[in-house]
Amino acid sequence: MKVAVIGAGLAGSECTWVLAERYGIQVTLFEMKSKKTTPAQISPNLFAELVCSNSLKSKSRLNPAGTLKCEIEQLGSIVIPAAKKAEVPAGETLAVDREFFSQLITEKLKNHKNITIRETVVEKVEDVFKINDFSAVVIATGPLTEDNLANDLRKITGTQELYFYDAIAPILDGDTIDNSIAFLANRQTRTHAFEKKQAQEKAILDGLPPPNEEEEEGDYLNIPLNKEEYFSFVEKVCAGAKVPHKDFEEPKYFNGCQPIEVLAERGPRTLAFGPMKPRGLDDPRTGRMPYAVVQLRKEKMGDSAWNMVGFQTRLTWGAQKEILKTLPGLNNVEFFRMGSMHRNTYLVSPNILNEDFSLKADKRIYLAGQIMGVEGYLESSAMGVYIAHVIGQKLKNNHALNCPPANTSLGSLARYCIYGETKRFSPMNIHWGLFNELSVEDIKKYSINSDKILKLKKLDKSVKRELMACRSEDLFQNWLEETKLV
Ligand SMILES: Cc1cc2nc3c(=O)[nH]c(=O)nc-3n(C[C@H](O)[C@H](O)[C@H](O)COP(=O)(O)OP(=O)(O)OC[C@H]3O[C@@H](n4cnc5c(N)ncnc54)[C@H](O)[C@@H]3O)c2cc1C
Repeated sequence: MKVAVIGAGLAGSECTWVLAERYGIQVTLFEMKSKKTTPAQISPNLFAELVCSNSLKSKSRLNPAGTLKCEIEQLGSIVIPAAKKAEVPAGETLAVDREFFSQLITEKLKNHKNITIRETVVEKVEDVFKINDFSAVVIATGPLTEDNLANDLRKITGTQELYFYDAIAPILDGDTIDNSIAFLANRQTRTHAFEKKQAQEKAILDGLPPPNEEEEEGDYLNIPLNKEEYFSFVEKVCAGAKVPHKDFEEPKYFNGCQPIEVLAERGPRTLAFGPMKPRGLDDPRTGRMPYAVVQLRKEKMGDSAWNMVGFQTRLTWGAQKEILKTLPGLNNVEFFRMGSMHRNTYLVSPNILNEDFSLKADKRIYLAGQIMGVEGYLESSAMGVYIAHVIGQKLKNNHALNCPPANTSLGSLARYCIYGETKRFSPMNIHWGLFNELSVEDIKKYSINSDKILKLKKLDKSVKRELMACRSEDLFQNWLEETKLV
């Protein structure tokens, strides 16, 4: 029984290690770096190279990145123990000496008796199957997948949805938005307003109660700006620090996907006619249309996370935090994800994966890491570990692994790749917004003060996080016991 893994990045290293070490499966790991490097991965002899920052995010159990680390460490990760060994001081963050970190992983993989390394550029998946009769092939070639293989993947999956450039808007923590300023409303087009009036008149004529206003309240949270606030915002966006383009990144933007600073630089009123247009969004508190509006859309899998519509940006994270916090109602806002735009190859996994994570087009092929729709070193590593268990259980025990529960870190990420909304699918990092809100049952189960808590109008954020972390840990331990993975 043999498995091939293409790409010795974070996901590929994890997947190879878990399959070889935990399941005793013979793994051939294909890596191209000694023949051809990606534009960002430049060390020809190191696996699991960190291309930019040296941080693997928070260590705190009250942060889902912290719980994700615990979860994958229990599942046999090679990355987390290496990161702990190579750790450099960075407060609550797990930061590493990047070279030492990659060396530790490379040595372990190269010296494992069940692992064979093949230094080659894989241009077609079929070429791998020709080398050996592999039971499974895992593609873990990351955001900078070599072009020929990327084209082959497009053919295999029969999809045009293989993205090369990714525009990401910030996601905000709903608990930190000032709802005395932001208002819920859907944009009323003239037709909407007319239809609404007609429906009201018809109801009156039929002697029925008017249509339920609550249902009409709206799915969008809107941040109103007056003229002065708008122009001051535009000025700050133009002046804010931007992330420079890497040499390999051509600044080509699709229409409808322009960064806010590019629009702002075109003219001071461009944003007010674009993503910040106020038309059809009368502020219910004043009854008037604001000068401009920032619209926030609910993230599909959690009511407390809000995506800033059309706010993709190359402003640096520091500049984003500073500038966006000056918007009315966002002075104390916290961010689940910052905006970014960079070269990124990924597939719309919910369209092309079976529920067992194999490709619909070919059940022998799996994806792991960023190419399957997660974002970040840690998240890519996590999906490498998870896919190894999916394949290991299937091949060794002839058993389909149940996905971890939705309210665990690993479960929320894995489920995003299978069930995420396909229309606006883009690689996702781990954050609390992917988890469900606490139910009354959760509060009763995980709090010793549930009676008091249930009487509160709004739950304190730190209490909420603590309870969500307890729920996540509890659910993950139950899942481990049920699946007998450890
Ligand atoms: C420029 C850039 C900066 C980033 N900065 C950060 C950051 O600071 N923090 C963060 O958390 N995330 C960052 N990311 C996001 C991303 O999650 C990481 O890139 C992460 O490394 C992805 O892990 P992976 O295992 O999916 O792919 P990778 O780690 O990229 O590994 C893929 C491997 O596959 C190999 N490969 C590619 N094609 C082939 C082929 N055809 N044949 C054989 N081998 C092949 C590559 O050489 C590489 O070794 C960044 C991404 C980019 C593009």
